[in-house]
Amino acid sequence: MAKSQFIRTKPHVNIGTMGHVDHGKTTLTAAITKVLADRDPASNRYVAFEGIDRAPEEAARGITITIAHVEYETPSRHYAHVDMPGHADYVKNMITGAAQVDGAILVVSAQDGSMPQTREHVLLAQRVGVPYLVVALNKSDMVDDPELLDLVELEVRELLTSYGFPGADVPVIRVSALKALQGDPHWVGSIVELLQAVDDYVPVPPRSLVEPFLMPIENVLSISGRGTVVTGKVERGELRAGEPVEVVGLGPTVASVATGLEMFGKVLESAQAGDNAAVLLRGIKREQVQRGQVVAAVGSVRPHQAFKARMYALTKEEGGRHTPFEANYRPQFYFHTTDVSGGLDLGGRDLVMPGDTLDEVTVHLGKPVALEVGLGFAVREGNRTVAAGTVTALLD
Ligand SMILES: Nc1nc2c(ncn2[C@@H]2O[C@H](COP(=O)(O)OP(=O)(O)OP(=O)(O)O)[C@@H](O)[C@H]2O)c(=O)[nH]1
Ligand SMILES: [Mg+2]
Repeated sequence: MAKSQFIRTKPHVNIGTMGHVDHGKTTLTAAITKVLADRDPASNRYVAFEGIDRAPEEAARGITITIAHVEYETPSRHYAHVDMPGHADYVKNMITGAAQVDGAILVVSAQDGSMPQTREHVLLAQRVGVPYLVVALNKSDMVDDPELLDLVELEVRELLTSYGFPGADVPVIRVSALKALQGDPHWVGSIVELLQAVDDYVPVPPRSLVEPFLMPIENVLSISGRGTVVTGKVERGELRAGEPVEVVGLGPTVASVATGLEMFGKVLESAQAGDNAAVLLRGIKREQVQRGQVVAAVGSVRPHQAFKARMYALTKEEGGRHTPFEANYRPQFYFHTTDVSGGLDLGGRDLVMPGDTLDEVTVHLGKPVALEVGLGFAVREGNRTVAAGTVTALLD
């Protein structure tokens, strides 16, 4: 079956839903696709609740792509939307930028108000640099007293302000995802209003198309009869079908050609910064590439094992350690989309407390990784993110 072309008529923006467990993130995601599919069926497809948490294998139809993303279009934009898991496993991808969003919808139940995880997610948004938040005051159908809604709204605005967001200006929209999903016209209108607020409030970020192409690999798929496909979010630059690329990191650099490009199952003429893309690599075997490598413009980035960095140790409240780091610390370093073990030289200090910022540490990695000055990384222990850092100098 011939695949349709992805026509780039509207700016592309990456957003997600975040918020406390059970406040209605997944229901809201489903409701958004439903409302838009009803209004503009030519550009939108309803994704039911059950379809949103689908397994990667199911999502990987054709040379299609990443997990838990849905796409939709408002009159002015094309969105990729991820129902953001709050768990630590996802947080590391946010720190490295591999799962970076341009804005997020913070879902707060009007019934319960802001809860511990609401605070955690706002803090996280601030730490990993989610630049814009819009609040969906969900389950508003369950609250009859308008003064109570005002109170919850005020509380959320204060929370946002306390974490450095412009709490007074952030749009707070009273919605009911469940009622909208059931077709209640008033609440369908609330979703339209929410989407309008996202369109208006979250700007299209500047996308650098002139910088050399770089896409961290999130998934590798083998498509019978076609070859090996890698998927991920394009961090920068632009790649046209037929252009040569290199797969860099974790082993010898592999040269290839990107013979096919897709986004959401549609053929792309070029993959651009911000896209969630699938890249078909010519002459590459499934075993030759892996998650954590990057697909890059030829000669633009090299693997490195030693570097200097600036590092911030997360506090206990931020999910970090309860106790100090000591000299000869050997944690895991999470770059792009994978963990690599390494040694951390604390730069003469023998103790680092949670909450400390270190201007210069030195890291020696067990395996080479595609590194550049300015790259963000997470430091992990077990499955916990305990620090966030930025590469400041390459040493090899
Ligand atoms: N009354 C009412 N119930 C809602 C609304 N939105 C969601 N719910 C219900 O709230 C429950 C939780 O909704 P989910 O969408 O699963 O919440 P979630 O935030 O995705 O939950 P987790 O993924 O477990 O964190 C479900 O029973 C929904 O039907 C709403 O607007 N009004
Ligand atoms: Mg959910």
